[in-house]
Amino acid sequence: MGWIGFAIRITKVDQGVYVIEISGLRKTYRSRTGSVVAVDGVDLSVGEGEVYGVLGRSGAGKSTLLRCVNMLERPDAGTVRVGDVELTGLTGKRLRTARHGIGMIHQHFALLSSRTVAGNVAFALEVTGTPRAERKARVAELLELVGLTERAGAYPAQLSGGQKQRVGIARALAARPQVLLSDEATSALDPETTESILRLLLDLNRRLGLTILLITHEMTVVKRICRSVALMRDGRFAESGTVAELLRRPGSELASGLFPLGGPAGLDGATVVDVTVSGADADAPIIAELARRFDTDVRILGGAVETLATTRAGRWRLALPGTPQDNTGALEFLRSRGAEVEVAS
Ligand SMILES: Nc1ncnc2c1ncn2[C@@H]1O[C@H](COP(=O)(O)OP(=O)(O)OP(=O)(O)O)[C@@H](O)[C@H]1O
Repeated sequence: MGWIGFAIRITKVDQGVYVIEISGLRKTYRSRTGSVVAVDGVDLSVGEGEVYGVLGRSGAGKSTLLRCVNMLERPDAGTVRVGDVELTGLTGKRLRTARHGIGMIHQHFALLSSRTVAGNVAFALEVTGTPRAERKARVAELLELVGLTERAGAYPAQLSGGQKQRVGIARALAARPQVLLSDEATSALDPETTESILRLLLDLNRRLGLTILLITHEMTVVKRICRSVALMRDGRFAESGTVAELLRRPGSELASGLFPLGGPAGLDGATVVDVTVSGADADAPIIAELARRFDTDVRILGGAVETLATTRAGRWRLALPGTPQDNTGALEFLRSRGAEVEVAS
């Protein structure tokens, strides 16, 4: 299938190609009872074809941030660029046209109850001015893409939550956007359905090169599909980076949430170290090699090897007999094997 069309052109920047660039974003809600700073100076760069998650508790400012990306909320300050379009400067028809290049899916699906599945998807094509003659084929193509061909004639009330979200996804992709914004898209779904929707999103990301910016309060969503993640708290990003970077960042709160280590942080007569490896190194037998080379009775106190979205990673908490000084050579060996090593005690 040709996935061209509503092309958002991409601007090349120093570190790579960013499809979404947000800089110094601020949004304050004012009411008679006072004001709330919902987004308090956020910078965010989302690369082409990336799945980027913004994680945070209720009230952290995630929805406001996401709604500022397509100007459903107007920021008070800062800039938002999607492709090569600076959205903060747009109003009226130009803004509506720019929005066609940005799909959005919602927690409660936001479907038209009086229209069938096909009718809901067709509606998005009507709005973007697709000629009637092209609509039918395009609707069929979109329903196939999300696995709903058989339910084209059903009404939203006759669908499961997962099917409703599939309609939402088909509708969001109608104008062939390069960017998909996901507002807690799986929060109303059970774990199994969540998994099938996340699999679909990952598949669309890979097959279409779709860039996805999602907000969620669920670590499992980040773990399952995000290459990069930011932790949002009180309107700001407390931490951000790729999952691979975060796992190797000492003391990272996101890393401990994504991949908890477990095991005691201290042990009498032993040096306790946290070891993180990612990529191909994750499956190398470095612990066996360490034990052999240094003839040490290394103990594994906690940890595992896991695949987090696209990142293969191994994290272990190890106990090595003796003091950190006694183990200088062993720790150097681990580092020489590409491991991030943090001495816990
Ligand atoms: N339209 C609004 N008017 C006034 N205050 C608002 C409005 N929308 C959000 N807020 C406030 O802004 C802050 C951030 O809200 P926001 O919905 O962006 O957070 P969130 O992280 O998405 O949380 P949730 O998941 O609960 O929606 C909160 O204190 C919220 O009460």
